[in-house]
Amino acid sequence: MTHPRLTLPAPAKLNLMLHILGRRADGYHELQTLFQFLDYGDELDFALRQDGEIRLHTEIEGVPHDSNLIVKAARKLQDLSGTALGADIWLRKVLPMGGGIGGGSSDAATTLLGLNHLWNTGIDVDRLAALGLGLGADVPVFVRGHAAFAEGVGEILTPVEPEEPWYLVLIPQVSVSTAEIFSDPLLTRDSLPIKVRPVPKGNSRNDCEAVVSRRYPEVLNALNSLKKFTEARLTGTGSCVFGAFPSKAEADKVSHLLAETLTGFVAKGSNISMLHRTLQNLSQETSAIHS
Ligand SMILES: C[C@](O)(CO)[C@H](O)COP(=O)(O)OP(=O)(O)OC[C@H]1O[C@@H](n2ccc(N)nc2=O)[C@H](O)[C@@H]1O
Ligand SMILES: Nc1ncnc2c1ncn2[C@@H]1O[C@H](COP(=O)(O)OP(=O)(O)OP(=O)(O)O)[C@@H](O)[C@H]1O
Repeated sequence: MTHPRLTLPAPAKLNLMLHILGRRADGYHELQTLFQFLDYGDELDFALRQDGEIRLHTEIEGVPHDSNLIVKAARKLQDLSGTALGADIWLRKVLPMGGGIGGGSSDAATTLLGLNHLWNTGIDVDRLAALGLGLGADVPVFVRGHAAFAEGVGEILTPVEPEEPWYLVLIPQVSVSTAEIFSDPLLTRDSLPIKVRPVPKGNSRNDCEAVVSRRYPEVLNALNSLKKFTEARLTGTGSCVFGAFPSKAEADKVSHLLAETLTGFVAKGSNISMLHRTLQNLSQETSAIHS
């Protein structure tokens, strides 16, 4: 018997600001950052397997099957839930890797929520977010699915409601390793803590920008090109940079003007992630069928 596939999005995120407050004994950095989602991302298909196997059918160059965050997330959920079920998984990769827009983390979060639904394990979002943190600092915000001010290493989340503008995201053709940026001796690590409210405006600073711009001239070039039109910021540890616009038309216009030398995409900012909007629709459809 073939099972129906569950198709779910894995949206990108932006860090609208990112301050580094210090370094912990384990080497991880204490941050303050503001996460917002984009209506743009990867897509995953899930189908049940009765034999307990986890099989990802889409290869990502340079990432072995068992190291893929999708496979790791699925196995962690199997262990936690004790289920005997498995899954076939397909990925449509859209998000650039090492782009600072959280592609791998979002794929992992979509896997946790998708398989939790498919396997009917009943594990709550708090436990899924804690499980996700073991896969990466950015996974919990994708599991919770609400724009958030994040503290700690990114896991202490306070939901916030920033404006939802249109963004132009430029993708410099370099992959930035997060670990490499966090280990740079020149990184600013002594920013003073700020209060969650009022929500910091989208155009406040990212403490990684100076180090990333120095190491990657392509990123500096993208920032300078975008700054001719609007405030430009790095997201996460890069490589992507973004600017906010009041309408899609204005973001598209700048995108076209830069298109000869820079690739990118235009997407709406959202405070409820596409993944969570899709899951909400799914549960409404299910309860309509059963009522
Ligand atoms: C910079 C951000 O993108 C902001 O959203 C994230 O904090 C990074 O999250 P991520 O990509 O999920 O990062 P992880 O896979 O957890 O960590 C990669 C590496 O970055 C460094 N790292 C990461 C997060 C953090 N708060 N401090 C760190 O020092 C560590 O060396 C770690 O080994
Ligand atoms: N499903 C996956 N998608 C992308 N990368 C993955 C995946 N699984 C494992 N990886 C590994 O994780 C690394 C980081 O990928 P990712 O796309 O999350 O980077 P990023 O956008 O810089 O993330 P962040 O914003 O969280 O720092 C990749 O270079 C790759 O080696």
